Amino acid sequence: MSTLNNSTNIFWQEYPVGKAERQKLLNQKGCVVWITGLSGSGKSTLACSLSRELHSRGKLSYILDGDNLRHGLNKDLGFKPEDRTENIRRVGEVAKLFADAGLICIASLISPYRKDRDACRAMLPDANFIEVFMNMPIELCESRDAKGLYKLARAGKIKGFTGIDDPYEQPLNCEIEIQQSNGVCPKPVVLAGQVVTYLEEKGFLQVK
Ligand SMILES: Nc1ncnc2c1ncn2[C@@H]1O[C@H](COP(=O)(O)OS(=O)(=O)O)[C@@H](OP(=O)(O)O)[C@H]1O
Ligand SMILES: Nc1ncnc2c1ncn2[C@@H]1O[C@H](COP(=O)(O)OP(=O)(O)O)[C@@H](O)[C@H]1O
Repeated sequence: MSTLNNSTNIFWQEYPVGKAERQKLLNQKGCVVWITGLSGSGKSTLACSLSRELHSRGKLSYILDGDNLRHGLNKDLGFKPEDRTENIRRVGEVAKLFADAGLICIASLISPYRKDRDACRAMLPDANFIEVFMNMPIELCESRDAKGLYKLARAGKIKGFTGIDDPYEQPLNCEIEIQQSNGVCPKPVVLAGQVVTYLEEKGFLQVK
């Protein structure tokens, strides 16, 4: 068997400027806000609102959105379980780089399998991985059906659709859980505020 593709005889190159110095420059701490949930649960909307809110406070963030990355970095991947696992692994690695750069990296992917999310968490110091669970009922997501995908999945025209005929494994120990309140989903700006408050309280938005 060929070993041409194996990474052997490789070494770690140290860089002259480190994470601590970059964080000081930016006056913020690099971390990953990982938003997980069903299609239509509001992941991208929260990611955008959070990014806007952080920007208005002078904080540098960057969104990694599943749909968008599948146009480039992950264009070779589909939705089979092993493809989703590789999708999440790659985005976890990229998110780790952004966090190392000192940014608040907002990853917004269905990321349906617990082991894949936990593997991303394990790539970072635990406190720097903030898992946000969009815990919206599938009935709400399906009623939104912004892209018409639930309709196609129900008609059997998309196979392996998350929540229909592919599983979504809820987080067991997420840092933030977003839910409806009295049957109503809070406005995106309110949800973004909830995450910003968490980041503030945990000291990510300044370097002392
Ligand atoms: N089979 C199937 N299951 C789920 N989603 C599907 C599927 N096929 C296409 N789509 C569209 O792909 C978007 C999800 O991509 P992700 O990279 O976030 O998925 S995953 O984390 O690898 O499961 C998802 O985007 P969101 O609606 O923003 O979640 C859909 O638009
Ligand atoms: N907090 C919210 N309140 C009301 N509607 C929302 C909220 N968040 C998202 N939506 C709507 O739900 C639909 C799906 O949101 P989206 O962010 O694309 O979900 P996802 O990225 O999880 O697929 C969109 O039409 C969006 O406008």
